[in-house]
Amino acid sequence: MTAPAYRRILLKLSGEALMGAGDHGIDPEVLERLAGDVRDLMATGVQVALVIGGGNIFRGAGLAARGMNRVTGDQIGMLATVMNALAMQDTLERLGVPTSVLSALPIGQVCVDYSRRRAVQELEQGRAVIFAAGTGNPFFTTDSAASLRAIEIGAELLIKATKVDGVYSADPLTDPNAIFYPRLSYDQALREGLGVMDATAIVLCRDHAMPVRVMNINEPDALPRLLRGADVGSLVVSEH
Ligand SMILES: Nc1ncnc2c1ncn2[C@@H]1O[C@H](COP(=O)(O)OP(=O)(O)O)[C@@H](O)[C@H]1O
Ligand SMILES: O=c1ccn([C@@H]2O[C@H](COP(=O)(O)OP(=O)(O)O)[C@@H](O)[C@H]2O)c(=O)[nH]1
Repeated sequence: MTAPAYRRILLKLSGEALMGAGDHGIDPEVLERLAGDVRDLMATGVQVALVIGGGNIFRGAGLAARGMNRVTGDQIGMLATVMNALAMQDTLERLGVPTSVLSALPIGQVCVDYSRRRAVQELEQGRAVIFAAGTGNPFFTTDSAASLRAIEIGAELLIKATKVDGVYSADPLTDPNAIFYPRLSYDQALREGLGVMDATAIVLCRDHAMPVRVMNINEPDALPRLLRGADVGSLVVSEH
């Protein structure tokens, strides 16, 4: 087996990645496939931390648009990410992968409170670590949480696994003329207002030189190929 190209990575899964063909919630088959991918990656010796979104259940901005106080909406959104994290933990553990959920919001009877020290210890002990409840603050996203945690734990790469093949000149789901960018700089993403990741998340990665790979979670074998060093999806770095 080829040695993995990375020692420690952070994989960000959007909540919608868990929905499968449905329009909300969690598809257990999809969860099992994703958990199987994580197990296979870990078997190659890579330490895997995960951030899972909550958009398959609740988004604060969507609730606020219908009249709810935004902070309350975001708290509901953060709790949705805890639900997804618990579902992933359960699935990983059924596949034999010991997993810890570390939450930015203290919910001690459900999961462990987040600390960087604890996260790094768990990863070094061979556990998968899932960061739940985003950053713990309203007005942020799980993309920002993924950037923040990746930097905190010293990950070598942040992988944003989503439903498109990478970064384009415009949203490929709405613009058929969107051009694929195999490689681009953080500043280009910001300058062109590319909506694949929010600006806060991109700025954090830029300021701490955290490389970001954007890839399609539904492309078979993409994750293992990427971890073996293949050029999968788009790479966002300082210079391109
Ligand atoms: N320039 C772009 N390149 C790639 N994807 C883009 C771009 N602009 C917007 N997107 C959208 O961003 C989404 C990725 O973000 P993600 O967090 O997974 O989804 P969401 O924000 O809907 O939860 C893609 O599914 C795509 O539709
Ligand atoms: O640090 C954070 C992360 C998330 N959220 C809330 O949790 C929801 C779900 O997260 P996100 O939309 O990032 O999930 P994804 O799009 O990845 O499924 C967001 O809409 C926010 O309401 C938040 O308030 N602070």
